[in-house]
Amino acid sequence: MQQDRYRLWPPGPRLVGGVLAAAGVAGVLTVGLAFAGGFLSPGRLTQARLIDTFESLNGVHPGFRRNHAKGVCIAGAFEANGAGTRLSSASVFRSGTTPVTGRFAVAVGRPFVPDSETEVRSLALAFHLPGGEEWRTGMNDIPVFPVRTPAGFEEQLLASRPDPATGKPDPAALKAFFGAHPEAAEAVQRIKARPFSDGFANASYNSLDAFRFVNAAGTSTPVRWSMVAKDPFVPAAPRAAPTGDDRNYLFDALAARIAKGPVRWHLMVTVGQPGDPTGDATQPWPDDREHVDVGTLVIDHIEAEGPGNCRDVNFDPLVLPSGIAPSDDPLLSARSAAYSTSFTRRAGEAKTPSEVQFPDHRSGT
Ligand code: HEM
Repeated sequence: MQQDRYRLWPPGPRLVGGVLAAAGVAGVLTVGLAFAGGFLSPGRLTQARLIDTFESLNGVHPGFRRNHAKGVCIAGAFEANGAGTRLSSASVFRSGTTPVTGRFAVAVGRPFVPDSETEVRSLALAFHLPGGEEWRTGMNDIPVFPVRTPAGFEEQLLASRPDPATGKPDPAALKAFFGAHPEAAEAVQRIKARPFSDGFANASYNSLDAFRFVNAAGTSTPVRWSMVAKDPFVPAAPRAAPTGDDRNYLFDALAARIAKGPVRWHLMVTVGQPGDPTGDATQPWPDDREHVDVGTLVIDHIEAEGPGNCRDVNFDPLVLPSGIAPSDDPLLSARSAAYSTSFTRRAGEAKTPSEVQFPDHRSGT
């Protein structure tokens, strides 16, 4: 029974081919959407320019993602309880189990960064639905995104660039950025105030972008979703500079946790009401919105990035199954386009092993 759940991991040649093909399809869709959004118009910000900006800030690390560069591959399953079917016709929400592969990462563009220098963690997932459908989602452990638009994101990256003289961002550049983007100043306050857990396993991860769930009757509902940790929250302790052995303490702790037994998250869907912003990821929705627990994510396998596993997947947020649709959030098409460019560049480059290496950890073995 357990073995069945892992037929997708490690993926065979068919799955790898499928994943690459899907990435290609996503790329084509992405370009269409990007055109529709004006993202590729001459004189405007392009996905290539955004990825160039990441490279100019972090250096080029061949073979690695241009952001969220340090990560590990995971696998497990999603156990749906059926409660999501009233909102979405996607088969993943029908009572039953869907195989899942994914990736935990830190949101930095340098693949050899010590974990102690990172502040945002991410969980990316691909739900492998029957009939070859997939739902890919990338979530961060912050409550809102700091910027509303791709142009704002580029401005934030440039304003946060460390000054070579001080090693810190230029305060004047930051002040100018936040002056021009009061929504970002407010969002950063929310991000800084969030409870910050001591590891990947007891962190909760949020879609931040809004989407639309469409049910069997054709009713479309604005939603956001979160993976809410079942492991008890333990606040992160302040950390000293890494000594060498503990550069990967977050990833090592995750592997040790999974070796002890499966790690679980509740998939909570937040149901938007008319007037809730769907095109602005800097804005939280009111706390009293309905939260529907639609099932449990169970992760019980972890392995280092390598050929054919999550290393070679593009967790494009617009790879969606029937029953889940994009919202009007301008970040979505920009993400899709930028991830495609990052994926295309890294796919064509020689690979260096990830900093994070450990023996195969599968719970119960
Ligand atoms: C315009 C805004 C954004 C840009 C330009 C951007 C850029 C990137 C890039 C270049 C990557 C690496 C992609 C790859 O090579 O596979 C990435 C990864 C990621 N981003 Fe974004 N991002 C944006 C907004 C967001 C938002 C709003 C979220 C919300 C949760 C997010 C979550 C993630 C996650 C979870 C990953 C890691 C996926 C993985 O593990 O493969 N990003 N981002």
